[in-house]
Amino acid sequence: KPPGLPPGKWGLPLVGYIPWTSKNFEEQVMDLHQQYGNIFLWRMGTQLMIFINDYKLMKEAFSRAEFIPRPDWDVLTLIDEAPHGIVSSSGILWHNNRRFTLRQLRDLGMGKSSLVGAVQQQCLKLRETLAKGAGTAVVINHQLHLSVINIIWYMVASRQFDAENKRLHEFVDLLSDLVILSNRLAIKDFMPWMQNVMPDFLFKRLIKYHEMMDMKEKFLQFFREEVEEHKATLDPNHPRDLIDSYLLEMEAKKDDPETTCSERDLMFLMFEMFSAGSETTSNTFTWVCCYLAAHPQVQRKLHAEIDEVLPSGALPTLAEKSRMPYTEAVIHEVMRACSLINFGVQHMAASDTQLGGYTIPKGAVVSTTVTAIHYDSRYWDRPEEFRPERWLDENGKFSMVKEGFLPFGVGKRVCVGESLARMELFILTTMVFQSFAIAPPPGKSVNLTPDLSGFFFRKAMPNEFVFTAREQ
Ligand code: HEM
Repeated sequence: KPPGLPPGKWGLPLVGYIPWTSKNFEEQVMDLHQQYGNIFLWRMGTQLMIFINDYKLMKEAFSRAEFIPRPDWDVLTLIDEAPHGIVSSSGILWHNNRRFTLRQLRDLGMGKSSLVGAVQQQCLKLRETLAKGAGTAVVINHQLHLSVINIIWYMVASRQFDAENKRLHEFVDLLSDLVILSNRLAIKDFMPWMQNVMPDFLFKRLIKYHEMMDMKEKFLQFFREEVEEHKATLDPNHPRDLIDSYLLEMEAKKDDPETTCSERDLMFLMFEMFSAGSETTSNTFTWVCCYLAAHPQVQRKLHAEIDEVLPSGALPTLAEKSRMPYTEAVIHEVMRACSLINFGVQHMAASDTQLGGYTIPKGAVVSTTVTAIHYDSRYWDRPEEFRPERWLDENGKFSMVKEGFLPFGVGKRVCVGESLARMELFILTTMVFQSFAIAPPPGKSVNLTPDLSGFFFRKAMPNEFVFTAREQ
């Protein structure tokens, strides 16, 4: 191990450090934090990974230009010839796409817009489904996922599918395949040398190369059809959605030799809106349900606030947010407690640099450990307790504590969809709990232990709930 690097596990050539333990990945990372402190390294295969569990160090790193790039992992690019979109790209392409998408989300008018209307529509559908199952034990995830996907379809392509629509179901299946197939690609990213020692056909079978290419093509086909339809009906004076705006930007820049716009890039950008914006939001709301079902006294206070601000039948908009501090506090406390994306999305050092007194070599991949930060007693009093009140000041006003809180990441790559996600979570929470009370089935309790079987998400266990219709 070269001198000056953070402490940690270097391991053997080619394979790096392989822990021989039955512990899951999160437990292993937490053990290493215990052993080495705020920053440590773990060589995984040939990839040098740096883990940080200190909020200030994390913020410093991700606010610095040399940590903007992403690792050139196939798991991010889906084995395309070059990165596209935002999540996997770096440099000018990333900069342009990020600016475009932020502007697009802002122009869809986060306050009074049709996007708020689309979220309300989807929440009404979710309420209908919940009403049908009221009084019986149900798992909420499926309809919720469909609603969240439909909101993104609306933002991207002004489209909302019926829950029974075959194409919507094909699309949802593709999104689930994506998670499974991406895991296999990690073999290529962490042990690229295996390609050279195995016959090509065997390696491709190992990483499920053909299945991945097939899935990518199916996604692109979905998006290609939408783009073609948009091209045929585009009104330059009235852009309807993300596709229209991108096509107009592409047209405006067609003679600019520096343009980064292309139809393929647009299709990947669309893909990322779904891959980054659907499971994140639906899993967070599933956690809201879990915590409310497990904490009836919190639910009572939430109901009281909803009843006071939103008379029966009134649909919430963002205008009510400032009058609903407890609702905001619940949502934030859930995001802290569940720490959904524990390891964030990885960044890469663009050059040799220093961080926290250590050398971080060019190409090293930097990852957060969000749970360690969200449960750090330097920022959170009695962090193990689920206590929305910690977000309220002495006058009962919601106060956005920023130190030690980073569900959407921090620094230059902070989540592009943060404002959309916050709006969705606010409307989902107010609309669902305006109409229903939630509880575990009789004789059962809510399992709040996260499911740690996936690398990316700390999902809630598949809890059953009983929704009961409320009279306001
Ligand atoms: C509760 C919901 C969400 C959570 C918890 C979440 C969290 C995150 C996190 C942790 C990152 C990584 C930041 C980094 O690289 O340091 C991220 C990036 C990103 N998110 Fe979200 N996100 C959510 C919803 C959304 C939505 C609704 C969209 C869009 C429709 C979205 C689009 C993106 C994109 C495009 C990036 C990449 C930003 C970049 O690389 O510059 N996210 N998000």
